[in-house]
Amino acid sequence: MGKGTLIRALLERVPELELAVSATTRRPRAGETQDVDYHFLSDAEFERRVQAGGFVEWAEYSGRRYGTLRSELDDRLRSGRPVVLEIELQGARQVRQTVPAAVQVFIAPPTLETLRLRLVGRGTDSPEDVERRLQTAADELAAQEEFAYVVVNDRLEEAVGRLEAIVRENLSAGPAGTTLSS
Ligand SMILES: Nc1ncnc2c1ncn2[C@@H]1O[C@H](COP(=O)(O)OP(=O)(O)OP(=O)(O)O)[C@@H](O)[C@H]1O
Ligand SMILES: Nc1nc2c(ncn2[C@@H]2O[C@H](COP(=O)(O)O)[C@@H](O)[C@H]2O)c(=O)[nH]1
Repeated sequence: MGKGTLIRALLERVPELELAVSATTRRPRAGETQDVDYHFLSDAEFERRVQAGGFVEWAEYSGRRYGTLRSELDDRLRSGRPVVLEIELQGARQVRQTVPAAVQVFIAPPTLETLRLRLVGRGTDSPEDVERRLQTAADELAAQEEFAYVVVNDRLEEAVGRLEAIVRENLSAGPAGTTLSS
């Protein structure tokens, strides 16, 4: 629901925040770089790491697997460095159990129709995938009350401003992870 766009802007405004690069079995989109945007893994390699206990959380989304590797989180949390995760709902629920101090922010689209237009405009997903993502978004919206904060991603500058305020408020309260979910 626009988390990637918001996080890029957030990281520029709050440079001490570090992004945990997720692993996924989906194919890279044009312009995405291995180990920068994602750790792109084969199904077999992802499964091997699941079996080895290598993930803090993982989930299936739109027919692909996504997860946060322990190696992206453990050292940072141990040394008190603030880290941001960009994950979907099932993963956020897992993180709530394993990192209860994490600050969780739900990113909501202004409307599902706006989300549809944005996804179509991005031009990276098949019509079937856009429909699947919209259905998932509708399901996730029903769970937004589970989150400490909700930011509606309407006008980008305003949404980034609200996100920055939430992050700064919580950074001043002490080190903890921030989870962005939608
Ligand atoms: N506030 C906004 N106003 C206008 N367009 C936006 C806004 N936020 C995101 N977009 C556009 O919507 C499309 C999807 O956004 P983006 O690629 O950031 O989503 P994403 O990170 O894949 O979503 P998800 O939250 O599901 O992971 C992109 O084309 C992006 O430019
Ligand atoms: N549970 C997790 N979800 C993740 C992770 N990394 C990304 N995501 C979420 O997956 C969907 C689809 O992402 P896309 O890049 O294909 O658009 C989106 O909601 C991401 O936030 C993760 O490590 N764990």
